[in-house]
Parts: sequence; C-alpha cells; structure tokens
Amino acid sequence: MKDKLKEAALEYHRSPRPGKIKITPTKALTTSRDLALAYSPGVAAASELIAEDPAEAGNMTARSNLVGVVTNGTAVLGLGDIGPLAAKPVMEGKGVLFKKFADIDVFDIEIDERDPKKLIDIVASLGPTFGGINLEDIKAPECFEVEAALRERMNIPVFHDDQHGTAIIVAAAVTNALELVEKDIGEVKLAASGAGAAGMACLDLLVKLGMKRENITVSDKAGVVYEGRVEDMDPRKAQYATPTEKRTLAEILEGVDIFLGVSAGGIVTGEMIASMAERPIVLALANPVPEIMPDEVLAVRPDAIIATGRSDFPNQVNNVLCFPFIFRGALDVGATGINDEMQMACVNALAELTRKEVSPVSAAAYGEENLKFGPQYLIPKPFDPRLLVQLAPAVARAAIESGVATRPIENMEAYREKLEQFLWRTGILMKPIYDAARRDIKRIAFAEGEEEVILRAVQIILDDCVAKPVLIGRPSVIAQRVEKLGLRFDPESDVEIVNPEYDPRFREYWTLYHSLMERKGVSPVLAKAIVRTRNSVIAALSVKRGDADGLICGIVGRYQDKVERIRDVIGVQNGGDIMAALSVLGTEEGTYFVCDTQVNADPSAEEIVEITLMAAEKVRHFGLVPRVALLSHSSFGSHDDVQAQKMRRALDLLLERAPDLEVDGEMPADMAIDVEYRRRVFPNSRLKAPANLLVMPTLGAAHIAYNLARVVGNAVAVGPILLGTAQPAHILTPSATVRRVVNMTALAAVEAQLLESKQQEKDR
Ligand SMILES: NC(=O)C1=CN([C@@H]2O[C@H](COP(=O)(O)OP(=O)(O)OC[C@H]3O[C@@H](n4cnc5c(N)ncnc54)[C@H](OP(=O)(O)O)[C@@H]3O)[C@@H](O)[C@H]2O)C=CC1
Ligand SMILES: CC(=O)C(=O)O
Ligand SMILES: [Mg+2]
Repeated sequence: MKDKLKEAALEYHRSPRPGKIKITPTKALTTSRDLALAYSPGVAAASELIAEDPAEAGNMTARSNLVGVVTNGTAVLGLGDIGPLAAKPVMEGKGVLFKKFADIDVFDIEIDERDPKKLIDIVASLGPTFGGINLEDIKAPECFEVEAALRERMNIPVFHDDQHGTAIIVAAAVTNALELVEKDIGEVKLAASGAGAAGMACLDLLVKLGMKRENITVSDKAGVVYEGRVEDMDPRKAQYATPTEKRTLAEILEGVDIFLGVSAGGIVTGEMIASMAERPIVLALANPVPEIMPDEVLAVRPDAIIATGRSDFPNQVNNVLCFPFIFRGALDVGATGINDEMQMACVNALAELTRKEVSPVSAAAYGEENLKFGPQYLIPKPFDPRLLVQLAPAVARAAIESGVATRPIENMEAYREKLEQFLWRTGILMKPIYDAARRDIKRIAFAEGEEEVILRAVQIILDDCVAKPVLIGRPSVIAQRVEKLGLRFDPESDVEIVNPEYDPRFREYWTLYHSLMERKGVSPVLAKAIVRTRNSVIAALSVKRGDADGLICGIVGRYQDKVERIRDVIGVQNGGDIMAALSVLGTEEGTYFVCDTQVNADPSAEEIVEITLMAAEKVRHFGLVPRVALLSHSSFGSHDDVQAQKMRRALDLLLERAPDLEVDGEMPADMAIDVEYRRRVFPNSRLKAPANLLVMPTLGAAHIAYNLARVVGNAVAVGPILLGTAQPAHILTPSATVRRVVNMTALAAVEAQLLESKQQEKDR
C-alpha cells in the first residue's frame, strides 16, 4: 500500500473517534415516561409478548434488521491468519457497508476460537440476538463445516460471504466477460489459484452455470491439486482434483481462457499470463494486493479482460456488490435461509444490471465510456444506487417463489419505492454527482476561502478529486488556518488563491465590474472599493471571466446581498428573469424538494410558475419525476384570500405552460404528502402520488417549513440550490456543514460540465 494511503487510512480509523461505527437509539428517551416505556416497568410487556409468541421479537426488537458479522480471524482478506482482534477493523468495515448500502444494522462479533465445533456452538447460541449471520474471513476447510452446521441449526439466513458473496460476483463477471469475448461457458478452460473458501464456492457456482468440471484445474500453496495428491488435501479440494501431470500454476495457466485468483498477492507473473489463450479473462481477486497487477497483465496481453478486488481499477469484483443486497432481500421477507435460487437471482440481476440502460443520473456520473457494457465495465460499481433497488427485490422474489419467505411481500413496486427512499436519505444518490464531478475536474471559487468550514471541505474535495478549489482569501491567513486545523493540503500548490488585498488581476476585475455596473450608479472608485472588499463579487467576477467554472458563497453574510451580487455579475439564465432557491430534504418518509426557501419574499402567480418550472427541471436532473404540489393554507378553493387565489392562478398558468407536468393545488402540506387524505377531500386531483416538489406561496412559509422539518425531522439536507443563474453559483447559509459544502461543490461542478457541453453543442 502506498504510504500516503496507509497514513490516510490510519487517520480515518483513528479520528475524530476511534473506529467506524457506533450504536444510536431509535426511540426518544427524554422524559420519565419514555424511561418507563423503554425500560422497567414497560419493557416487561414486550418481553412477555415475545415469551408467548417468539415471532413478536421481529416487532418488539431490532432483531429482524440485525446481522451478526462473525469471524475468528483465520483468513482475513489476503492477510491470512492474523487473529480475531486484528480482524475487527475489517468486520467494522463490513458493518459500515451493510448500513450505508442497505440500512442493515450490524454487530461485529470477533470470536477467539479456532476449533470449528466450539465455534459452531458459540455462533448458534447467538440466534436470539440476530436476524441473520454473515460469516467472514474464516479459513478453509473449517469454514465449510462451520457454515453447513449453522445453516442446519439456525432458522435464520447464514451466509459465508467469502464463499457465496464472492462466487456470486465472480459468476456475474464471468457471464458478462464470456459474452464479450464470445466464448461458451461449456467450452472454456479455467485455472484457479486458491482452493479455499472463495475458490471452492466460485468453482461450484461456475459449474452450476455450465462450466465443465474437467475443464477446471486448481492450485494452492502445495501446487496443483491433482488426483492422488495426499499433501494438504481435504474433501472439498478433492472434488476438483484432476488427472494431470502438471504440478505448477505456470503449467496449468498455459492455454486456458480464464484465470481465477483467490489466493495471495503477487504470485502470478506476466510470463504466465502471456501463455493463456486468446482474449484471456484474468480475475486477480486477492485483497488488498491482487495475484497480478492490471498493468502487468496488459503489458503482455493487451487483449485481456481484467478484474481485481480493488476499487482503484476498473471491474472491481468484490463481495461488497452482493452481501448488503442479498441480506436486504432476505431480511425483508423473513427468509429462513439464503438458498440457491436467491443466489442465482442475485447473479442474474447483477449481470443484467451492467447491460441495462442507465438512469440519466448514473450516466452523467460515470460517463459514457465507463458505463457502456464492455471490457472496462463488466459489473456494476459498488456505489451504483441501482444495486439496492434491483438486487434486493430479485432476492426477495426468489425467496418467496422458493418457499423460504415467512413474510412475503405483496406489493413489489411499493417495496422498490421504499428502497429508493432509503437511498435518498443516506445521500448515496449524491454519489453519482461526485463521480460525474471527478470525470472532468472544474474550478470552483469559494468566496469565503478563509473560513474553517470551507477549508475542511476543501480537504475532502481534494482527497475525493471533486473539483479544483479557488480560494478567495489572504494567503497567509489560509496557510495559518490550514496548519492550525491539521489539514493536509498545501495552500501553495493544491489550490489556487485569489488574494483580495493584492492580486495582479485586480485591474481586470474592477474594470469588468465597472463595465457591468456603470449604469447602476457605480463609479470607478466605488467599483475598486467593492472589488477589494466583497469576496462574493470577486468570486462572481472570476466565474464571469472564466477563471473559475462555478462558485460557492454564503457561509458569512446576508443571503439577499449575495443574490444581488450574483445577479449583477453573473446574471440570470437566457430567457428567464428570476432566480430562486430549491432545498432538498431527505427524510424517513421520502425526499422532498422545497422552494423558494431563500430568494423571492412574495412571488406573484407568474413568478411561482417560473420557479416551479425551474425547480421541476432540477428534480429531473436528480433522476426523479417531479410531482408538484402548490401549497397553501387553502384546500382546493376552501379559502378565497389573496394567497389562496395566487396559487390557484399559478396552477391555471402552469397547466397552460406545461400540460404534462404532474401538478395540483392549492392544497395544505399534509394533503400533498398523504394521498389517502387527499383522495377523501378531493378525489379528482391530477396528482395521484405523494408530492415530491413542494412549492410554497411565500418565502416565509418555505423557509420556516424547511428548517423545521430539517431539524425536527432529523432530515438530510442538500442545498439551497440556486436556480436560474447564467453560470453555476450557489449561496449556502451560515448553518452549512462541511458535508453540505462538499455536496454543493460537486453539484456546481456537474452543472459547469453540463453548461460546457450545451455550449459546445451550440457552437457545432
Ligand atoms: N475480491 C473479493 O471479493 C474476495 C477476495 N478474496 C480473497 O481471496 C483470497 C483467499 O480468501 P479465502 O478463500 O477466504 O481464504 P482461505 O484461507 O480460505 O483460502 C486461501 C487459499 O489460497 C491459497 N493460497 C494462499 N497463499 C497462497 C500462495 N502464496 N500460493 C498459492 N496459493 C495460496 C491457500 O492454499 P492452501 O489451501 O494450500 O492453504 C488456500 O487454498 C484472499 O486474498 C482474499 O482477500 C476472498 C473473498 C472475496
Ligand atoms: C472482500 C473480502 O471479503 C475479502 O477479501 O476477504
Ligand atoms: Mg472476506
């Protein structure tokens, strides 16, 4: 591992608090009544109910969404037998992935026990705690006995990730790679290095998919697993022992179509790969160092299709693509186990997902070349938000159809929607925006470049390669604060700085500002003074001049002042004459876009129309269909005051301007969300589903509702997104967190890319 990454990884684990997970209560505990309910005496009622009916544990406790990630530390990644304590960071890591990708809670359980029989007893005794068991990094051959016994003894899903998780991803990758090289699974020859947990399970699944057992040869530490070998054999290896004279990995690689490496780093040479058949498929999956690095393969075989277990090369074949989603599907139907049908459903869904047309958001995120099914894109990327919504329902359906579901899902469409809502809540849907930003780095100017929140965000922006920061601020102050905050970036080389006290471009900046403002009462002297003292003006001018591609400001100062500066310098979009602010709330119930939270105090009906159309376009930009509610205290004509009339008129105008837009009003907020309530009061509404774009009658209503929901509802907030500017510019508020700054930077960068491609299209 490179020193820089190693250092960053240690820092990541160490601070701000040790480790990667913590436990958070899901119920309020603020009053003595809460205490009486959560603990004695109230808790006894829950216990008594479970004692009468054990199935009630699923309703009374967190068990049904709780998975035990269990190891004894005997085969940790490719690091080998490093013991249960050293395995803990890996298990915490699996816990984080379960939670982030699939909202599954995890206790990581590291057990100091090597005897498989005792290990089985210990894990089986944990049954009352968990809804599922994910066995991890337990070495072969013991892992086979442990998994088989636990499957038998426990009435919950037990899944050895290194066996079946890996096998599922390998099967999907091989299926797709074979399609690309136009070879038949029934004909191809495979050489494997590694006859352990991952190796045996991968081969079993490939055989199930049609690979001939006689076309497979395996090697391990002792060399080729041949018929008659006695040294280091076990019954599982014996199933793949072949009648061959070959004794080394180099020999068995000659002429084969596929190499499957699930053993140890660096054990394969370029020479060995050179001897493989034409268009070889090389799966070098040992972690963290693959059996051979991709550049070494390409040096000798440019025609090869390559996959590794790592995230820094194309085609990451890693069980993270499987375990969160297969458990999500299994837990959601109360499956008693994870059977072959569920595993095969996962293989097919994964293989198909790569070939499926992608959503506009994902397309923008990964770029044409990466997203197009081909040698560089064999299987989905771990952050692909479609994984959860495609794999979990496929697994759930297979569980129902194969008869292992104790709580079958009746409405799969509603289930899919629930999963989508989770993605929004976690901010995973922001991830594609990050990846799009990375594809073509844009320069984003930060007006308040000396502020701590900005400097901390800049560190993440640089680490994640989201944008090239342009900081408006005094270089000495920036350098001092970077040092004081313990940040790692070098202000002299990693960012660009515009010094408001002295910059060689000062003359060009103030003359541009003067030319824009001379008929708004700004004299040359005033222009100079404003450009010297208003960092948001400098940021806007740098975007106008093309020194930056977008800007972020607003951490300090009044929102409305910044709006005016941006209007003066950058201007509004072609054809439009209004700007507005759209804020996003990711809540337990769903994702809601709220406007106008910042700009127009009391917009007219005509302005409401413009705001709604701009906001609807932005919602589409996030890959969602806008469902618009025009909000009011009035419910479909129940009041007749000016504000109610305004929203009614806005509806009429909107229906003329955008007849296809799903919009209705005027209606109260609860009716916008609660479809049943709406149906009772106004059965003929044009809006059939819960609204996701809430257009408020006044800024006051929008601002108050948004902030209240954000704080009380503990919602994830994105924004405010400034709509209607001629170039990307976003004004944050003093409450913005580091994450919000990074999110908005990524968004501004992607908007700059879109603007550039629109411009290029126009120029053509
Ligand atoms: N990308 C992914 O998703 C995954 C990758 N892996 C990786 O696969 C590897 C094996 O994991 P797992 O199956 O769980 O571990 P096991 O300990 O169960 O099996 C390891 C196998 O690799 C063989 N092996 C180890 N070192 C060498 C060597 N130097 N030369 C030849 N063979 C060797 C062992 O041989 P012997 O039998 O003689 O001891 C054994 O057959 C690890 O690197 C792990 O990180 C695992 C799971 C998922
Ligand atoms: C990815 C994984 O589970 C491993 O390498 O062991
Ligand atoms: Mg593992």
